[in-house]
Amino acid sequence: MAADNTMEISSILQGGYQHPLSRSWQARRHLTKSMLMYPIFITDDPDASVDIPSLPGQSRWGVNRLDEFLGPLVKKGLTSVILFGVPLNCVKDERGTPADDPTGPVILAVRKLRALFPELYIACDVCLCEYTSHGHCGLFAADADTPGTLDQGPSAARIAEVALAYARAGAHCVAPSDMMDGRIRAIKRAFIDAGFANRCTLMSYAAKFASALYGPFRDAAGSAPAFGNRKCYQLPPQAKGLARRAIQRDVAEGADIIMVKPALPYLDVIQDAAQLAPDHPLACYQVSGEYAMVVAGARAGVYDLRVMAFETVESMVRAGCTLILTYFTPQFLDWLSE
Ligand SMILES: NCc1[nH]cc(CCC(=O)O)c1CC(=O)O
Ligand SMILES: [Zn+2]
Ligand SMILES: [Zn+2]
Repeated sequence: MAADNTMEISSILQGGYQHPLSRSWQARRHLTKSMLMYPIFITDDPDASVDIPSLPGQSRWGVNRLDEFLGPLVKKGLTSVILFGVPLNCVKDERGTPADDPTGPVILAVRKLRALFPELYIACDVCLCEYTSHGHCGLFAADADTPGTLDQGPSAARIAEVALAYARAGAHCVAPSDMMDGRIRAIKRAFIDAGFANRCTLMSYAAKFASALYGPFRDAAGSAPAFGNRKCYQLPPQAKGLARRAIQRDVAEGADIIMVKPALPYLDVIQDAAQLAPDHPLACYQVSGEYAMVVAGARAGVYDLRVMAFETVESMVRAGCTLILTYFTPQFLDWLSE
C-alpha cells in the first residue's frame, strides 16, 4: 500500500523527470560552443603577455602572441572573439585619433587573426574611450554652454569612421559600445556607401547600462574617464522603458545583432529584447565585474565555480540570448567538451 494516496495527478511535476537526460529536455535551448564570443585585449607591445590582476586568468596580448594564445582554443572549438584595443604607447587626443591608426593594435590583430585562423569570426569593439585624452566614448562640443556636453553628430560620424576602418581591415563584425545617439545609422550608412554592408555585421550594444560592473575592464583597457562618468550616455539601471526604446531604435537604424550589457542584473531587459526583436540574433555581455564576482565568490567558498558559471550563462540563454560574450569562454570550451 502506498504511504500517501492523497497526492493528486496534477501535483506531480519535477518528480516525473528523475533521469538526468529527461531533466536536460526541460531546456528550450542549450548552450553550445558557437554561442560563446571571447573578449580579448590586444595591446601595442607586439610581444606582450601581461596578466590583468582584476580579471583573474585574463591577459593583455601583443599581436605576435596571438597564435600561442588562441591556437589551442580554436582547436577546442572557439568560433568567435571580440577585440578590445589597449594602446599604451600612443598619443591620445580629443578625437581618439589612434583608434583607426592602421598600425594600431586592433587593425594589426584583425589582419593577423584572419591569416592565422581563417575559420575564426572576428568582431571588433568600436569605441573612443581607449583612445581619447579625456577617456570618454564620444567627442565634446567645443562651443557648448555646459562644459562636458557631447557633440552628437560628430561623435557618431567619428565612430562610423573607426568602424569602417575595422571593416576594411577584415573584421567580420563591428560592435559600437560608445552609446552615442545615431551611431548605428551612421555606421550602416557608411558601410552601404563604401560597399561593406554585405561584408560586415553591425552588432549594437543597444541597451548598455551605466553599471558598477565595468571596473575591471576599465582597469584592463586603461579606459576610465579622466573626469566625470558615463551616466549621460549609458542607460540608468532603472530605465526599462529607455532600454526598450533603444532596442527598437537600433533595430530601425539597421543593427544586425542587438546586445544587452551587463547580462545577469538585466535578464528582464534580455527578455524584452527577445520579444521586441524576435527576428534578430540577441547577444548579451557577461561583463568584467560579473566574471570577477563569480570568480571571487568561488574563491570565498560560496559556490563551485563551474556550477555557478553554468547557472549564470544558462539564465541568459533561458532569457532569450543566442550569443554570449564571456571571459569564461576558454573554461566553457573545456566543460562543454566533457
Ligand atoms: N566603451 C567602453 C567599454 N566597452 C566594453 C566595456 C565593458 C566590458 C566589461 O566590463 O567587460 C566598456 C566599459 C565602459 O563602458 O566603461
Ligand atoms: Zn567607450
Ligand atoms: Zn567599448
